[in-house]
Amino acid sequence: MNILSIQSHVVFGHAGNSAAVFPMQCMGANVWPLHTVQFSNHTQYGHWAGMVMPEAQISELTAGIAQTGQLAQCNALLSGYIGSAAQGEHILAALQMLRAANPLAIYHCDPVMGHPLKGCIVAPGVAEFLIEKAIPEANIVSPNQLELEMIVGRSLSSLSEIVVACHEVLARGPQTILIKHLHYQSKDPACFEMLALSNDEAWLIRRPILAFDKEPVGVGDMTSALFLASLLTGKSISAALEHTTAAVYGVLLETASQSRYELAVVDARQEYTKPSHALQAIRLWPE
Ligand SMILES: Nc1ncnc2c1ncn2[C@@H]1O[C@H](COP(=O)(O)OP(=O)(O)O)[C@@H](O)[C@H]1O
Ligand SMILES: Cc1ncc(COP(=O)(O)O)c(C=O)c1O
Ligand SMILES: [Mg+2]
Repeated sequence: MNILSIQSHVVFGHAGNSAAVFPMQCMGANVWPLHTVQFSNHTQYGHWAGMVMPEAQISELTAGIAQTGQLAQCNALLSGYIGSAAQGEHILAALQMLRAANPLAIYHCDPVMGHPLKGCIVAPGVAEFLIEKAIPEANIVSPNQLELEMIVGRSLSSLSEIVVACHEVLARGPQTILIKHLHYQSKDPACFEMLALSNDEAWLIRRPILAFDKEPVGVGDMTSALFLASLLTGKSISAALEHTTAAVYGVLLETASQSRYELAVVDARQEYTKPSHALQAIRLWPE
């Protein structure tokens, strides 16, 4: 299993590739990390040092791998936090090279968008790029509910409205969608919920909400990474959802027990292969 992972890198702490690479490696994936930005720390500290990588690096480095003849071995491209809209075009160029080398390779797009409610800061134009260009090319997409609302252009207040919106996204091209964080009106506030759908099935899963002084960042990046690695190892959508939820919950429990703000990515390493809690997905459809 080889995964080209195009996301942010933070030197200190965990977000983007710094939250995604190690968990995927623990699940047995050879990860090829390609960094869109190199920042001192994630943007929710409000200040950071570092730079957005020159956009052409993305296609140049991918072309370099193609020249070695190894790109054909790559099973998937995972994209996450993008540093500039211009980088988007180079991610699509990298995807074209990958699909030319391996027509079976899949593209998992985690459409990381900035949002005032989340405090995550993303460059202008990135959301438009993701909605108009990246999502139609993707096989798997993993927005949170806010991002789903930005994709379909309206707010969503019930689970049934969210399911309808997910099917609209599937109609644009992707075969699988994971909603990494739900916050519709009638949701049980004691539970964190996620939803996974294809055209044939829909699954909901819950984990208990943990108390944090400040919500850890990078949870979504780790979630997308584990979901992709689970699917690539042959798990069904429901089994991938269950494994991902249990593993991330284990990491969050460890993080909470240490009263840390940054995810306990390394200390909780056993969770990626043998999660300490078993969580079961609920089948929504077919009933
Ligand atoms: N079990 C949990 N208890 C408390 N907070 C959680 C739990 N699971 C996830 N979170 C928090 O929920 C948020 C993840 O949702 P969100 O930020 O909307 O998605 P994403 O990380 O994909 O952008 C993170 O801030 C994370 O710390
Ligand atoms: C550099 C960087 N990468 C990725 C993310 C995405 O993190 P999350 O998984 O919480 O959406 C953030 C959020 O602030 C970030 O600052
Ligand atoms: Mg996110």
